[in-house]
Amino acid sequence: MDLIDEAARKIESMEVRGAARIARFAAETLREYAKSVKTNFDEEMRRASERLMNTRPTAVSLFNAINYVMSYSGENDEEKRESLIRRAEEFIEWVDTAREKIGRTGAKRIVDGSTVMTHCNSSAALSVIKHAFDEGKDIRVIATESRPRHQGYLTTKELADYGIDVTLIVDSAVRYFMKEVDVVVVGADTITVNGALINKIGTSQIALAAKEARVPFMVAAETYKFSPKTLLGELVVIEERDAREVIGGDLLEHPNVTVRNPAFDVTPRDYIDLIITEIGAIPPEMAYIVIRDHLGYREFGGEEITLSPEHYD
Ligand SMILES: O=P(O)(O)OC[C@H]1O[C@H](OP(=O)(O)O)[C@H](O)[C@@H]1O
Repeated sequence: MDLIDEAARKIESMEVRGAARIARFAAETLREYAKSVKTNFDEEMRRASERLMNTRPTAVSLFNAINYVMSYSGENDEEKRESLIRRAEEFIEWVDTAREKIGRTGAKRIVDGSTVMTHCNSSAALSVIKHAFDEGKDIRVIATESRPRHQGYLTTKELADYGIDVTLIVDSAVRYFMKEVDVVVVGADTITVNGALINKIGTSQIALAAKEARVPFMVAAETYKFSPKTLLGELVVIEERDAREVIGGDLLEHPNVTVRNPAFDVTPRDYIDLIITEIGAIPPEMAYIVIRDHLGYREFGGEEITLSPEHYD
């Protein structure tokens, strides 16, 4: 289990982060682990997948990735191993091709001369922005810092290195700058059955400011970011991380001070104009259809949810 423990640690510490990257990494890790399992394949893989599943609770991409890979079949351990490896590779391809399609579709919504605001560091949202730039559009990006982990610095560097003009702002300056913004594009950790978005803390404030200023708010999200469990009525768990990510020193020790560090927040669907997925640009109201028809859950056997391979293309 060393490989699994090491991978789990990387996800927990956010050395590997971003909903898509986490999902892809989990699929890769399970594939590599499967190659090394000698006996008790089912039991070993089940323990490995549980360890990975418990690393970050909010991003459903991790859950969907693990479920997809673990829906292997076969008569004996060798067949099961082959099936699991095949499914892991299918999932990885899903991740890579979806981002590309999202970029192409989303770019159409960014007109020449636009200022685009983004938050945190989303590979799907950046795919949209980069595609618009590649099409020759003259665009400028306003990127938030995204405290406390400052993923906005990654965004700023990535886009600036790509040749795009980026302005970095503190999170609390979002409303101040909103009047300069033509469109907001963010990623997603999870989309619920009622079309709500769960994304990096601060996203809902940006959506609020965008609505007030009548600036379109777009979400770039692969279909594996939609949550089948919410169809069963389950609520999404919001990960609360260590307070030391926010602040160090005396304040943390003070008996009358509590420091809270939720990593995500919820943006209701009314604030979202469009969700750009690999199957098209859809209104948030269509989340139920995506979960039902495109994640293609089979039977819910108790708590078990299985993504069906026949819906993968
Ligand atoms: O999958 P992609 O689009 O790359 O990222 C989606 C989201 O994942 C990230 O979470 P974290 O930084 O891992 O907590 C951010 O919230 C980002 O918007």
